[in-house]
Order: sequence, then structure tokens, then C-alpha cells
Amino acid sequence: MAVYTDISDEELTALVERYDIGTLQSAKGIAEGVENSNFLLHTTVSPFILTLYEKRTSENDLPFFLGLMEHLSARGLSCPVPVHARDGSVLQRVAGRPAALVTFLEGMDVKRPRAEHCQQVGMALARLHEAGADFGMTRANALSVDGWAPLAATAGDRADTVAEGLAALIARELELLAGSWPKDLPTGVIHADLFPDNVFFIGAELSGLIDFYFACTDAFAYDIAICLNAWCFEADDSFNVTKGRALLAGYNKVRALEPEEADALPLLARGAAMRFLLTRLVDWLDGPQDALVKPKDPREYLKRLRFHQHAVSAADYGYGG
Ligand SMILES: Nc1ncnc2c1ncn2[C@@H]1O[C@H](COP(=O)(O)OP(=O)(O)O)[C@@H](O)[C@H]1O
Ligand SMILES: N[C@@H](CCOP(=O)(O)O)C(=O)O
Repeated sequence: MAVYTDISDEELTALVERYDIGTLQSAKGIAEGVENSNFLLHTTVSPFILTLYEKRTSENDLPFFLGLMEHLSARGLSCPVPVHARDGSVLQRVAGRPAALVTFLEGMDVKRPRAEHCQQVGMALARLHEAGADFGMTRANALSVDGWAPLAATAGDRADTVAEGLAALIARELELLAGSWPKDLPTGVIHADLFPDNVFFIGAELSGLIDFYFACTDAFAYDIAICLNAWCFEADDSFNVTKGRALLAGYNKVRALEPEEADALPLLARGAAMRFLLTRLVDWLDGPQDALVKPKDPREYLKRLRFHQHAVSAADYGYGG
């Protein structure tokens, strides 16, 4: 589930009245998602998504996320657009939480991505990077290399209850990553969580991207590395190089990778695996005990990390082949 906060009918009606979007016909909590509470609203005009931002999404970051969606959409990227209330505002307060209403994006996520999906994701990611070039705001990536040690410290030796020797492996890995993390790669706005559940397709065509709540300013190639992790591994934990090749070729078709970005891919993919291993590990150990929120398995990312530890060049991900 992802409905942490309930809203009364009166509050919902009052909210909709702040907008010029017709009258409320129905409202229903959305089961998918883990971070925030989402509701599907139908008004006499169209469907909308109402998001109530929960604890992990900082209120200070909301102008960046909402402004970014508006900016990307204006540049032709298909993504939800925040709806302005009659008074011009996009940020509201509902049931005591910061909230925003965004447009509904048609489509569905794919449960078993194929190479053609990966190619389209690569293209969409590159379009996002290009469309974000003239966005006026920046947001540091709190979940980049400097943010990993505190997560590892939170897990501490308890990591070994998840996998034998995990605490020591994380310590070694963090030392290596901190000492060699690239600092001079081309940077800009990145999505930072472009997993299959955040990409919608209608039939075989990509229809849009959602969930910009980890977006930040960081290396473009790191975003590619996140996608290689999220899209190109099989259920048996093997890397599917055909999918990697498709994703990278799709990206390269829209925005050509610089040679130093391609060279950095194995290290960036290793760091990206570490980022998701750590956030999942902390959620696994300390996340809400609500049985309706199923924590994601950190061990998946341990296996991915092991693949990246043995990768020597971008060719291992299908680049240039
Ligand atoms: N703009 C949108 N259009 C259509 N569906 C959406 C939209 N935003 C969110 N959803 C639905 O809500 C679910 C959770 O949204 P998401 O932003 O991924 O939540 P969380 O950040 O809490 O994980 C998505 O899987 C999707 O089903
Ligand atoms: N993609 C992350 C978890 C974040 O979930 P989302 O529903 O906000 O995309 C992971 O897989 O660990």
C-alpha cells in the first residue's frame, strides 16, 4: 500500500474547490508505491493524482520536484504536471501534510521489461537530461557517495543478519567508492529512481515517466548506471547484455555519451548498486512494520553489486557492441 494518511470526504471536497477542475466524483487510495500517500481523484473534468508527502520527502525539496515536472513537461517530456489552484499555488496542505495535485498519466508499468522497453527507457532518460538543461534550480543528491556511510552506520553489524559478511563487504566497498568516485563528469538534472515501476507504456510505446521525488543534480552517467541496475538484470540475477546494449544505444541516440562517461560506467553502476542495497537494507531493518508495505529485498542489489565488481569496461554492459 501507499496510503499512510487518510483524508475525510469534507477535506477532499474542499481541496477540489480550490481548483478549476470541476467537481469531485470519486477518490480512491492507490496501493502501489512506498514513499508517499497517493490518491486517484476523478472530477467531472478528468482524473488527477493527489499526493500527500510523507516524512521522507522533505517539504523544502517540493518546489524543486514540482517545478521540475512543470519544466520538463513544458520541454515536451511526458510526465505528470502539477495543477495550479485558482490562487496560482501548487503546494497545498491536506490532512496536516504538504500535498499537490498532478495530472494523471495514462499507461502501465511493465512487469517483465524486454530489450525494446530498455531502448525506449534509454531514449527517455537522455531526453530528460536534455530537457532539464535549462532548469533554474539545483538539488544536491543526498543519496550519493557522501550519503552512503551514514546509511551503512545505521545498519551497522545488523547487516550480517541479512547476508553473511555483509557489514564487512559494505565497509570495504564504501572505502573503494569514496576513493575513486568520479567528480568531473557532465552533470545536470537526473531522475535518480527510474525503475520499471516509474515508467509507463501504452502497448509497446513508452507513454511517460513518473515519481520525480528523488530527482537531483548529479552526473548524467550515474542516472544511466541506475537504469542499468534497475532494467537489465534477470530474475536469476544475471546481467542481460542485450538489454544493456539496447538501453545504452537508446540513450546514445539522443545524447551521445562522452568517452569519460562510458569509462566510468562500471564504477558508477557499482555505486548505484550500493545506493539501493543500502536504502533497502535500512528499510529492511528499520522500516515500518506495517505488513501492507512490503520492504524490497536488499540481497537483489548485493548480487548486482557482485556483477559490477567484476566488470572492467562499458563493453561489459553492451556499450559499443
Ligand atoms: N501522475 C500519475 N498518473 C498515473 N498514475 C500515477 C501518477 N502518479 C502516481 N501514480 C500511481 O501511483 C503509484 C505510486 O506512485 P509513486 O510516485 O511511484 O509513489 P511513491 O513515490 O510513493 O513510490 C504509481 O505506481 C502509479 O500507479
Ligand atoms: N526504487 C527503489 C525504491 C523506491 O520506490 P518507488 O516506489 O519510490 O519507486 C528500490 O527499488 O529500492
